Amino acid sequence: MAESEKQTMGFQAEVKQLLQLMIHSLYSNKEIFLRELISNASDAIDRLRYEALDKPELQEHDPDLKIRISFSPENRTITISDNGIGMSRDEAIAHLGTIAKSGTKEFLARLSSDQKKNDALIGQFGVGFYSGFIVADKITVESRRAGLPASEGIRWESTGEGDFTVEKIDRAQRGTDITLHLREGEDDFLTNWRLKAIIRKYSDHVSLPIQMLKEEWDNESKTMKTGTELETVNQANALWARNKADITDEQYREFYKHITHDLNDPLSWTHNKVEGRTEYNQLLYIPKEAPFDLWDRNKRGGIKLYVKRVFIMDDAEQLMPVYLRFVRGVIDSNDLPLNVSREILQESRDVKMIREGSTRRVLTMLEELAQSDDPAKKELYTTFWNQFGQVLKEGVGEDPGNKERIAKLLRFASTHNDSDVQNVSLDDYISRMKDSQVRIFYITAENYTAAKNSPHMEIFRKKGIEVLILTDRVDEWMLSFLTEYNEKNLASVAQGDLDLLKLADEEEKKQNEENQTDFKDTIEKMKTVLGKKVKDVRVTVRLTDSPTCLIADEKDLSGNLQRMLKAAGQKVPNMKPILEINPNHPIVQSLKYEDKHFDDWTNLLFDQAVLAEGGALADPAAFVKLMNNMLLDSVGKKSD
Ligand SMILES: Nc1ncnc2c1ncn2[C@@H]1O[C@H](COP(=O)(O)OP(=O)(O)OP(=O)(O)O)[C@@H](O)[C@H]1O
Repeated sequence: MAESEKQTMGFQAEVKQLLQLMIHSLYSNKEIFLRELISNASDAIDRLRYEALDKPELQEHDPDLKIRISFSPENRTITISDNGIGMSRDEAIAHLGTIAKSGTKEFLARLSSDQKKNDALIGQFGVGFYSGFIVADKITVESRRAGLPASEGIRWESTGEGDFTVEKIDRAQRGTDITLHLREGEDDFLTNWRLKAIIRKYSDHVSLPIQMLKEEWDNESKTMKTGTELETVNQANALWARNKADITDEQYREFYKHITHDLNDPLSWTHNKVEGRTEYNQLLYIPKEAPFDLWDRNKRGGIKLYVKRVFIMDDAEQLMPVYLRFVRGVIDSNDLPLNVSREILQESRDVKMIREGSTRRVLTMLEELAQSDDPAKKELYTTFWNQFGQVLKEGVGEDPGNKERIAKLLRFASTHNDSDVQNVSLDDYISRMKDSQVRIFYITAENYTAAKNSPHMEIFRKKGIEVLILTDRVDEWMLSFLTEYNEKNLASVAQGDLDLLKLADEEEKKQNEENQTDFKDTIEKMKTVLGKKVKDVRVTVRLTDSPTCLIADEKDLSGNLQRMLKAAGQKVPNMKPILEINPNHPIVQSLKYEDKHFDDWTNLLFDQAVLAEGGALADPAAFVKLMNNMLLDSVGKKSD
C-alpha cells in the first residue's frame, strides 16, 4: 500500500489496556487532559529550540514559539496547537500507538479489580497523550516534522478503541494540532472562561506563551463572542527562574505535575539559585509515590537539563547519583555550552559540581523532614522512607562522601519496637545502648519472622540488648560499606564472637570458663564427625533456648549473604561456618555421655542449626531419615 493512502493500524496491547484503565480511573479529574497535552506541546517546542541550535533552518520563518488553544462549540472540538518539532509519519505511528516506557507490561500486570488501587497506579504511571480520550471519543492529530516538506504532513486519527489510521496530508506549518472531538456530555469545556481557568490552574508556569483568541462583546447579539485578537493566558516565564517569594505552593505543585505527568502532589521540594564558581538554578522534587520502574537501575534519571532557559535534555542522569534516581525536577545552568551532549556531560567539571551541589540539597531536604519537630513533616519522612528507603540505602555504598549523612537518614526495624516497621535510626539505637556495649548489633534475614525467631537473638533477648532487624535485599550489600557509625562498629549477631563475654556478669564468665574445660572432649569428637563441614566447634554464651547455632567467621560473608548470592546464581567461595553449642541445653549435655549415637546426634544438631538460620540442607532426605530413626528410638521402637 502506498504511504500516502490511509492505513489502519492496531494499538499495542498495552495501549488498549492503559486506555481502558485511564478512562475509568480519571473520570473525576477529567480536566487534567489539557495539562497533559500542553505539557507535550511544550516539550515539542523545547525539542525544536534545541535542535535549531545546530540547524537554524528548522525555524522555517516561524521563530515565535508558542502554544495555542482553540475551540469550536459548533463542531464540539478543542484543539491544542504548537509550532514545535512535530512528528513524521513513522514517529506518529511509533509514539501514538505504543508505550515506550520500559516495565509497562509489569505495571499493567499489577492492575486489579480494585478501582482505588488502580487509581493510585495510574497516578504513578503518568498518562500523557492518551489522557485526551478521557473527554474525547475521537482524536485527530495533524502534524509535520520541522525540516520535512509540506507534502510530508500526516493525519493520525483514532476513537481510542483498538486501532488508529494514518495518512499523508499537505501541511504548510510545522508542528502539531491535536483536536479532541468531545464525548457526549463534555460540552462544559467549550467556553473561553473554562479553558482559560484550567490553563491558569495547571499550566500558568509553562515558560512558553499559551494563547487563545480574546472574547469580545458583540453589540448585535448582546453576548460575548470569540474575536480575532490573540491573548496570552499564562504568565509564560520559567517558574524556576522566578524568585521563591513570588511562587505559591500551589504553583510549585502544578509545575511538578507538568514536568512529571504525576497525578499526585509532590512530597517535598527544594528550590535554589546557586551562585559562585558555577551558577545554576535548581528546582528538585521528591514524589509521594515510587514510580513503577524504581527498581530499574538502568532507568534514566528524572532531571531536565536547561542551559540559560533553553531546554537541552530530559533524564540527564549525570546530574543526580543513581541512588537519588527518584528525584525529579529542573536544573538550569548558566555555564554549560548550549551544544552540550551526554558525552560532554560525563566529563564536565561543572556538571560534577552541579551533581554534588544537588545531592547535598536533596539530603538537606530529607534531613529537614527527618529531624523536624513538626509531626506532619515527620510523617512525610515516614512516607518517603516507605517508598524510597531501599533506594536511599544504595547511597551508603555509592556515595562515600555522604555516607555518614545517608546513614543518619536510615531507618530500621528493631527489637526495641518489636515490630517490622522501619522507624529506628542509628542515633536512636545509640542513645539506648548499654554502658558496657560498644557495638551496634543487627541481624540480617530473609524476613522479619525468621530474624525475630533466630537462635542468634537469644542472648540479646535475655540481656535486653536491642538488635536492628534488616530484611531488605539491598541490606547485605549496604552493610559491607556501613561497618561503623559515629565511631561505633556495626556487628552481625550471626557473625564473629561479638565480645559477648564483655556483656556477661562475673558469675556467667566463671561458668563459661568451666564449660570450656567441661566440653573439651565432646567438642573434639564433634569436630571429627563433622569434618570439613565446619571451620570450628565451640561452646557459646549466645544461646539460651536452642541447642546449637551456626556463626560466620568475622571476615567471611554472612550466611544470609551467601544464600542470597547463591539464589542469584552467583559463585560463592566455600566458606565454612562455626558450630556453636549451648552447654546448658539437655541434648548438648547428654552428648557428653553419648557413645553409640554420638555421630547421629552431632549430625542432627548441625543440620538443625542450618535450618534454623534459613539455610538449605545438602541432603534433606538423609536428615529426615535420621530424625525419624531417632524419634523411633525415643518412643522405644527399634529402627532398621
Ligand atoms: N505535541 C506533540 N508534538 C510532537 N510530539 C508529540 C506531541 N505530543 C506527543 N508527542 C510524541 O508522542 C510521545 C508520547 O507522548 P505521551 O504523552 O504519551 O508520553 P511521553 O510524553 O513520552 O511520556 P510522559 O507522558 O510520561 O511524559 C511523546 O514522547 C512525543 O514523542
